[in-house]
Amino acid sequence: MAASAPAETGGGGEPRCRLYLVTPPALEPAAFAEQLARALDAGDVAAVQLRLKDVEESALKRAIDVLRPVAQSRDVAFLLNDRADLAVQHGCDGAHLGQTDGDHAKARKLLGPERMLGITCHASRHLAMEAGEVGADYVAFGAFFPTATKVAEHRAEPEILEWWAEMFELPSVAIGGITAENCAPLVRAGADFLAVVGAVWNHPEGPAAGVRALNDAIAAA
Ligand SMILES: Cc1ncc(COP(=O)(O)OP(=O)(O)O)c(N)n1
Ligand SMILES: Cc1nc(C(=O)O)sc1CCOP(=O)(O)O
Ligand SMILES: [Mg+2]
Repeated sequence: MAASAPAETGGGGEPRCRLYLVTPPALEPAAFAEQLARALDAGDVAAVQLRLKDVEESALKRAIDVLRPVAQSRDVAFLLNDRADLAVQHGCDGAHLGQTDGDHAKARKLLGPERMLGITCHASRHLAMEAGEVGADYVAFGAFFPTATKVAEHRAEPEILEWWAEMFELPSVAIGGITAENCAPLVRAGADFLAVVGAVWNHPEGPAAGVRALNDAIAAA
């Protein structure tokens, strides 16, 4: 999902599972830009999603303008949560939309072929197939584990990743409570990306250590 870098491969030449960092729901852009740079410089990251909740649109735009170059200058795709319109207007590489974040077909059209659309599918095969039909660039399943980042009303099992990988080429993203300690079954089940918040931004030794630990766990899975 990187803006231009090729997907890295595992030992067998298969594209391997990669990290997808989602920001904390509240942040101060200038200070967070330093954290983000440290995280991205610590190891392979395919994408960053700016996910701010309960902020004014002006604050969201400022956060995009400060954080987008940090990711894109490193060839890491920068996606915006919830707002396909602002993603287009502010030079993002795509948008991530949930099931209540507006019309997915309209968003697909707005984003055009060059920007990515990711769609939340919870634990539903039906929603994932609908997302594929509407032209999503990835389907996101979750939550796989208990998470402190948000109230997650759906619980997914690794089998849905296995099923998806067997049936479809479209990449899958696993999200929800994922850590270096628990991610191996998701990697082995065929997740193309692991999306994480707490395991990186709340890592006791800092975000760089969080990225390193997750990439080590992916490699060992
Ligand atoms: C990669 C990824 N997967 C799922 C989500 C959740 O999106 P959504 O259901 O719209 O919930 P909010 O993030 O808007 O609270 C996500 N953001 N990213
Ligand atoms: C934003 C989000 N969406 C989820 C879903 O299940 O769709 S779980 C989640 C929170 C992910 O944060 P953490 O890595 O800290 O658990
Ligand atoms: Mg949403």
